[in-house]
Amino acid sequence: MAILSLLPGYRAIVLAALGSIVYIIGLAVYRLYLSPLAKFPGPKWTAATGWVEVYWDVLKGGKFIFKIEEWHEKYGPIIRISPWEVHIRDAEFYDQLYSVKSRFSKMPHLKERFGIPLSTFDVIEHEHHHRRRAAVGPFFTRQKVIDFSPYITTRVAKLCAILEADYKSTGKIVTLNEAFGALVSDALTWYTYALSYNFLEYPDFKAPFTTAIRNLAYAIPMSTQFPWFVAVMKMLPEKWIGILDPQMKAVFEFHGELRNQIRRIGNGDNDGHKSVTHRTVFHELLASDLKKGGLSEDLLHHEAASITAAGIDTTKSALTMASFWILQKPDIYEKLHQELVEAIPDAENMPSLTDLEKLPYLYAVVQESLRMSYGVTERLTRTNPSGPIQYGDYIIPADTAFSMTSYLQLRSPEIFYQPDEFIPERWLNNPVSSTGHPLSRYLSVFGKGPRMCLGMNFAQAEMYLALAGVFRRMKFELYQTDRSDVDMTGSFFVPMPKDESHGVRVLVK
Ligand code: HEM
Repeated sequence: MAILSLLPGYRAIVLAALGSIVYIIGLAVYRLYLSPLAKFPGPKWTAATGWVEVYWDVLKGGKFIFKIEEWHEKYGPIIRISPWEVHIRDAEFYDQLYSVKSRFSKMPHLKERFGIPLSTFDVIEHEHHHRRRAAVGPFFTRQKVIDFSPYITTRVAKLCAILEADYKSTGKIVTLNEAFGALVSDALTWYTYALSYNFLEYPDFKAPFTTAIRNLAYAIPMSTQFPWFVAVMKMLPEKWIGILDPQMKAVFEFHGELRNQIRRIGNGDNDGHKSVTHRTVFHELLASDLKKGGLSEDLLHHEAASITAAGIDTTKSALTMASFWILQKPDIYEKLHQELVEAIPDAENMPSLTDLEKLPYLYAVVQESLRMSYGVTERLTRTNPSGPIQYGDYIIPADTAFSMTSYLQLRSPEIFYQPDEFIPERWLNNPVSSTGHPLSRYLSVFGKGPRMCLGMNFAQAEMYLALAGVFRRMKFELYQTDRSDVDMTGSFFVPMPKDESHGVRVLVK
C-alpha cells in the first residue's frame, strides 16, 4: 500500500473507475425503475442500455428488427425497445398514429446519418418539413406522373428490346435487380433533371447509381448508431476513404455527379428542360422564388441525393420481388400473362397507365409485390413535442421517441393470411379486413401522414408500366435463384437478402 500511495496516477484511475461503475449502476436503476417509460413492457436489458440495438444492428448486421418482432410476440403490442423509445405493433393503430393531421418531429440525432442533412427527408421539425414538402410535392402529383408516363413506357420498350437482342436464347444471364435498377434510374433522372444517363445501355445493366445506393445502405446501421461516423468520413480525403472502405468510393462519385448536375442546371449548362414537355424538379426549383429564401447549392444537392436514392432502390426492389414470384409460381405467370395478352393485343402499342391500372390481376400483383418488398424496413421513429400519445392504457410522454415498422405491419397475420406467401388473389374483388376496412388501408409500404413517400405515384406508375411491358413481351426462366435471394435477412433501412445472393437471375427464352 505504501508503494501505491506513491503512485497518485493509480489512485485517480481507481477513483475514476469507481465513479464510472456508480454512474452506470445509477443510470440503469433510473432507466429500469424511475424513468417515465419504466412501466412499459419489454426485456430489462433493452430498457437499461442502448447497446442492445448496437449489437443486433451494427455487429450482427441489421437484425434488431427481428428482435423487436420477437419481443412483441412475448410482451404484447406495445414495448420499450431502448431506454428512450417505445415501439408499437398494431395494424389498426397505424393510420391513427401516422395520420395526416399528425404534427410529429423526427429524431434530431438522426439528421446527419445519410450525410444529406438539408434534404426534406431529414428535416426534423414538423412546420419546417411542411414548408419544404410544399415546394417539392407538386412535382409528384398523380396527374404529373400520368403526363410523364409515356416516357416510362418508352424506357420499358427499350429494356425489352435489349433483352430480345442481346440475351434471348443466348444462355447469357440477366440479373433483374440490375436491369430494373437501370430502368428506374433512367426514368427518375430524366424526370428530375431532364438528363438521361442511358444506364439501360451499360454492360449487364450495371448502373453506378444503383451500386452506390446499395453501398450506402450497408453503412446505415453504423451511421445511425454513431452519427459522428459520417462527419469523420466527410473530413477525410476521398482517396483515404477509397482505401479504408472501397465501397464508399461509388457513394462519393454518386454525390459528386449529383452536385455537378445541380451546378450545371444552375449555370445554364443543362437546359434540357427546354426540350422536354414535363416540368423538371430542379430546373423549376432553381427558377423559383425559393431561391431568394436560401435555396443553396448544398440544399439542392441534398434534395437531389435524397430523391434519387429514395426513388431508385425501393422501386427496383419491388419490381425484382414481383418478377421473382411471378416466375417462381407458374400459375401466377399464366394468369398475369393471359390478362395482359387479352388487354394488349399488340405489344408495340402499350395502353396508357390509367388503362393498365384497371387490370384486376395486374393490380393484385402490384399490391402484393409492394407488400412483400416492405419498402423501408427501418422503424419510422417520431416524437410528439406538443403532448403525450395514448395507446390503450399506456401514455407515451411528450418528446419521447415512438415508432412502428412497416415490415411488421405488412406481415400482420390477422390482416394478411399466410403473410409470408406471395398471394395476389388476396387483393382481388375489393377485399376487406375482419374489422371491415378495405385491405388497401393496411398497405403501409409508402408510410402514411405528412411525411409519407413523396414518390408514391411515380413508383406505382413504374410498377404497372414495367410489369405489364416486360411480362407481356418477355419469357424468362429463373437461373439458380430461389426465395433466399429475395427474403430479407437484415434491415439496412431497406431490406437486404443474404450476403451471398447474386440477385434474381434469369435466362431469356
Ligand atoms: C416502391 C417504391 C417506394 C417505396 C416502397 C417507398 C417508401 C417510402 C417510405 C416508407 C418513406 C418514408 C415515409 C415516412 O417517413 O413516413 C418514403 C419517403 C420518401 N420517398 Fe419513397 N418509396 C418508394 C419510391 C420512391 C420514389 C420513386 C421516390 C422519388 C421519386 C421517392 C421519394 C421519397 C422521398 C423524397 C421521401 C421523403 C419524404 C419526406 O420526408 O417528406 N420514393 N418512401
